[in-house]
Amino acid sequence: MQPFHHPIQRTATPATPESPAYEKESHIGSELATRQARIAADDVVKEYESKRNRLDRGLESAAYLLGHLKNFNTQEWSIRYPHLRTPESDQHASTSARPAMARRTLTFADEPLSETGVVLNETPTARRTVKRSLTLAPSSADAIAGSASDASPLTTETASHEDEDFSILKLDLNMGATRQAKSLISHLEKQSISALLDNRLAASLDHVGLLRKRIWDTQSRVLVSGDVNAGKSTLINALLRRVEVMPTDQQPLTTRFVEVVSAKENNGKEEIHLLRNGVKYKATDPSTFDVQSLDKLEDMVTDMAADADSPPVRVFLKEAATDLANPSILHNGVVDISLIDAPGLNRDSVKTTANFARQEEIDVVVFVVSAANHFTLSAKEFIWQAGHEKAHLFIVVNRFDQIKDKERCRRLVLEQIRQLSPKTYEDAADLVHFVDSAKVALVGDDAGDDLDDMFSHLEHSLRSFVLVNRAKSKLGPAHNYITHLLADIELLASANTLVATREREAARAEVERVKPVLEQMKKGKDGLDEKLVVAEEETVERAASRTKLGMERALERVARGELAAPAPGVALPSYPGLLGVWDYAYDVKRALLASIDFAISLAHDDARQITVGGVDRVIAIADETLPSDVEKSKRVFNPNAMFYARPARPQSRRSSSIHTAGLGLASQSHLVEVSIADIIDIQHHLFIARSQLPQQQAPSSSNELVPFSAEMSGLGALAVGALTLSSKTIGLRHVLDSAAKITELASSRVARRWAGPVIGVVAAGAVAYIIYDLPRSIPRNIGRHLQSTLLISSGPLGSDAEFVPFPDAQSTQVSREVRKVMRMAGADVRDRFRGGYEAKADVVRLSEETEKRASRALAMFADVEKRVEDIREVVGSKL
Ligand SMILES: Nc1nc2c(ncn2[C@@H]2O[C@H](COP(=O)(O)OP(=O)(O)OP(=O)(O)O)[C@@H](O)[C@H]2O)c(=O)[nH]1
Repeated sequence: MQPFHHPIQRTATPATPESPAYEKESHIGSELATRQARIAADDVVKEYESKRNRLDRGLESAAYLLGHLKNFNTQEWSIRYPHLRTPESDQHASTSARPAMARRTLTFADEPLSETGVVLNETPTARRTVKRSLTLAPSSADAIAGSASDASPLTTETASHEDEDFSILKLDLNMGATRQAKSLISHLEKQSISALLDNRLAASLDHVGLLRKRIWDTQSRVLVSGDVNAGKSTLINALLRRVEVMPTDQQPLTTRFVEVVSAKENNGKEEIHLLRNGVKYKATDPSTFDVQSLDKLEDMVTDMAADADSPPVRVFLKEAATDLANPSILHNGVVDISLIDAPGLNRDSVKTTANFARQEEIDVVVFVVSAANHFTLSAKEFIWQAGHEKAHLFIVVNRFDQIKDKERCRRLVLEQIRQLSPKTYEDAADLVHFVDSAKVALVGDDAGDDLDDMFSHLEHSLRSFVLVNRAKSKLGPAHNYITHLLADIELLASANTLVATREREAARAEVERVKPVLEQMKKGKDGLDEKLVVAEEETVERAASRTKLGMERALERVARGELAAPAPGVALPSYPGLLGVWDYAYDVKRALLASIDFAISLAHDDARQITVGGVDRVIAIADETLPSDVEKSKRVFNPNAMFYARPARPQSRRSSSIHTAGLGLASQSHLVEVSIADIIDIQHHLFIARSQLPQQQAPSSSNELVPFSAEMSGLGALAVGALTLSSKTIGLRHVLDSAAKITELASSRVARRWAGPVIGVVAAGAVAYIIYDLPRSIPRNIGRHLQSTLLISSGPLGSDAEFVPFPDAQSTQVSREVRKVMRMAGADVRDRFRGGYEAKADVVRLSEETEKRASRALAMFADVEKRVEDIREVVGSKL
């Protein structure tokens, strides 16, 4: 970039002392040239203002954008921090092949092992700016969520090559770029990275504010340096149009830095501020300086005790009245210039002055050289040292009036400049001025329109140069910053757009996958309930009815004097004879009770089997209704745990109830006790007799009260067995028929005579038969008693509780137990169904939220990209 934009005078090749155009370009004695220079300077001012205003608008928009991003990052979406790397395979390939479309490997700081192949597009825009964006590389479009596979950047040394990615928003994550440090990144979570980014955005926001202030800062500092006695002070006086305000002399004079500032900055008061070493000067804080009156200026400037390292002096001076044609050098509407008179260069001061000149705040270095002496060694050294930062110098060749052979002098000086500062030489027409400062200085504010053309040209050039340099020193960094910031934001937006797209797609796929299942489950819910209820009812009903039937049959067998069920180790005892009849009855009773207990346990086994079937049915219902990914049941049905009798409380009266788990009848004393009726059941025989009589009169009535009528008629026969003289069952009717015949017989005299002995024989026969039949009748008696006890009274002894027949009690207990299991199995399925449903509903809800958030992020990042483009258009690609 040219340091000084001069639309009229710009030539393709720099003017040299030898060139014919030189006279014209150097503006010596040309009024036209002076006017042109003035116009050019005005253009520079306008251009400067326009650039500054555009930059300010750009910075303002960037600040809004940063604020927006920052809020979005903390409140809506954790912005991911991308790393771009040139794939290893492309590192050696020709980069110039397709510079606008470069393949990169994209990773994120919180997920460094997951790589995505992308293409970094650099698209030129209408305003000749370049828009950066990322798209998925075609070949890896579907390999977004990569794996920590072979080409991991953390596993190979060569792959650790970092590409250009961020400059302003760079997070200090991989300090030193060592692999160890890099591996630390992987430990950082998304949230931590996002928080780091938040800090970075906040810092950038602050910096943008600072830059905005800086570009509006009108203060500009011009250092006037040069050899001893070159005429620096005289030049400053001339620029201020003040006669001898800065002390001048033929002998070396200025011993310290003196900054000349417009008195307007000190409320119009002319005075001196003597700065203090080591204290930061603040014009508004009197404690940071000492005040001296202006008449002390000469003493201070020429103080022999001071040198270039002494604290500087600030002098507030009023400028001579200026007009529009020759605006004040200190105030020209755009910048406020302060002129710094430096001590003359010598071996001691050259280094300090060069350092001073290199300061960032020094916008322009005016180097004053005496036309008579040209560049001394100190001058050369100064230019060489200061030239590192200030490539362009403003050179004033003073005392030109004293030179006779002006051409030769000019030629020699320019030649020296060419060697010392080539950049300055390139713009010699604007940057090198041959003048007579003393003349202007001596005339002071009377100069007016008669001002020396050369000096006028110098002034305009200096003003323009200050502005151009300000553009570089103040606008340049701001422009540079915003350009890089926009590129960073663009990269962030672009990479996060990829992430958001990926998340949105994944969320959509998830919703599409889960929502139909959820709907299906919703529809199937009532059906499931119904099926479970039916399964439970049917299972319970089946188990209960089978138990009841089983128990009834068991009791029927017992009533026949048989074991209720073939219990292992339980058998009816063998008859020990008449003397042991009591013990026999006792043992029979115990055996029958034990067999009932066993029958109960068989019924329980049966109920277990039925329950297993029921539970299987519930499992089948679950399998057909619940989606396959619903959590499997953690419950395992253990049929053996059914009918588990909890240890009864010893004092509990219910413990003696035959309700109690249906077990232990054989150990219940009231049941085991043997009564005489168990041995000879006279009552039963009479009952049979009574029940048979009406049957004789009403043969159609049933014998419901006594089940198993065939057996009962047998029992009846036993009672009157003696009458029939036969052990064969003949039926009660026949017995009574026989009795009638006997009665008829007895009515006759013959019969009466025979009756006594016959009855005696019959009675003896009956007794003999009863005794003979005891081994068979005792089990039947006992069984019958047990049956009737259990059928009629199965309630707890001595309690007023309900009396439930034993089979019903057993069936109730079984149904209760089966229902418990079935309820549990059903509840388990319902729980799993509910859990699965809720989990699916959660997945759908979260996925929908993710989708919405990703959509919002996509809209946001699209907006960010658009705004970046807009800002870029405002500030331009170049300053
Ligand atoms: N004829 C003529 N004399 C000049 C010109 N510029 C400066 N002088 C004289 O040169 C002498 C030195 O000028 P100063 O302005 O004091 O020089 P300086 O560079 O400030 O000197 P130090 O502060 O000592 O470094 C003074 O007597 C000036 O009048 C000029 O352009 N033409």
